[in-house]
Amino acid sequence: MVSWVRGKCVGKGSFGSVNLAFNKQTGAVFAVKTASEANQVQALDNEIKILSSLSSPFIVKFLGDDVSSENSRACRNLHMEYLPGGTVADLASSTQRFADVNEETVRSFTYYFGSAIDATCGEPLLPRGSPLWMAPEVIKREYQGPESDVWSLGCTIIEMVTGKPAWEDHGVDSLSRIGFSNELPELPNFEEDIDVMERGMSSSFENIEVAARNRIGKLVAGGGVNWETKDGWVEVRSCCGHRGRGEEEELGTSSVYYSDSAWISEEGCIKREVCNSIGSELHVDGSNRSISCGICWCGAVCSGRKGGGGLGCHYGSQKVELSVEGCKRPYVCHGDYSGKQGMRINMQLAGGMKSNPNYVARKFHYISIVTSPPFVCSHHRGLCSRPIFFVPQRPDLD
Ligand SMILES: Nc1ncnc2c1ncn2[C@@H]1O[C@H](COP(=O)(O)OP(=O)(O)OP(=O)(O)O)[C@@H](O)[C@H]1O
Repeated sequence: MVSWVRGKCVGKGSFGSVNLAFNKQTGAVFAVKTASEANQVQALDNEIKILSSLSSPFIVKFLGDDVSSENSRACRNLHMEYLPGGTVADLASSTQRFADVNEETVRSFTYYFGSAIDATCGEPLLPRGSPLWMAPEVIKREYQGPESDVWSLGCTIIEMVTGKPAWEDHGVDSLSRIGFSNELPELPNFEEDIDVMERGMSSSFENIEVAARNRIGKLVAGGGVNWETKDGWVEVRSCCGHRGRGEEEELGTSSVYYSDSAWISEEGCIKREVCNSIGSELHVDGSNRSISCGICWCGAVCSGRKGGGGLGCHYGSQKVELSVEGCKRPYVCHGDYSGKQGMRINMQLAGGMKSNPNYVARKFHYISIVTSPPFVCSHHRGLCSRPIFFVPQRPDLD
């Protein structure tokens, strides 16, 4: 039997939680899904049965299962391949709809889902699933067939495009809505997105890179960024201060946030874990056209443009500028999107920065966010009317 150690929790599902795990003999990392309540154990047993019978490059690999005793509880464990890239839902919720999760991305994920569903054909499964993704006939316990999978796939596609589940979770009410009314999930308004794209927004990385390069060139030649407000920009957050980690301080009209893990990797991107930790601190959500977070949005860039030369930004209807001030050469990435809304992100690195941000890891001094019009910040559950600053610290990188 594999001897292993449980690591940090990486997610929770409707039954059980998922942790990182380390094989004590080999040091290999894997994911372990654990359940301890009786009904959850039954569901996990079923998942173990199904997963162990499948072999497909499109389905997470089954590595084994066992029972452990933890804190005087018996835990049922499913060992599986660890997938560090996050879920599609993470991708969708950390990006502007139809910008990073664009049609091409949606299409390719849909292809993978289809291939995965294909691999599960053969043995008829008991009617089951995650409730909000279940087809009406499955909820009514009438029937579960390939058509029901198509419904669930449709819900997943809506979620990919909008970043939100197709149905809001109101417990039993949602189930009766899905199963017993004729209501359909709201379909994303693709026309509007296409319209926005046609008005000068391009989702191609090439265009973004060219725009960013031009912008940087201008800034270098021009000796700095002009952050003075123009064109109806509204500064919703400003000011700065210092405090302990994880604390929030009200400084007059300002909020200051601290975190210990925001830093630029060698690739010039902000790492995904960082995005997550920061994302929980500041989750900016501009009336559904949002950028998840001043930093979080870079996570998507990382995954799309690994090593792609810096802090790219490509957000659909948002104008995004990212500037590193207080360094010899301010680094600005301009998303080149001029939609209805605008956003400006101003990042300052402590202690300056080399001209090429790609090879040096530095801590951020602060990040301020300026938008036009102001966007909604779910951290405060309301419109951001006050300035926000991050002061992420990572002393070991200094
Ligand atoms: N193999 C894995 N590698 C990395 N993270 C994982 C892995 N499996 C699950 N996770 C993380 O754990 C979360 C919970 O996974 P889990 O399979 O328990 O539930 P789910 O499929 O997301 O939801 P539900 O149980 O409602 O169907 C996922 O959303 C994901 O973030």
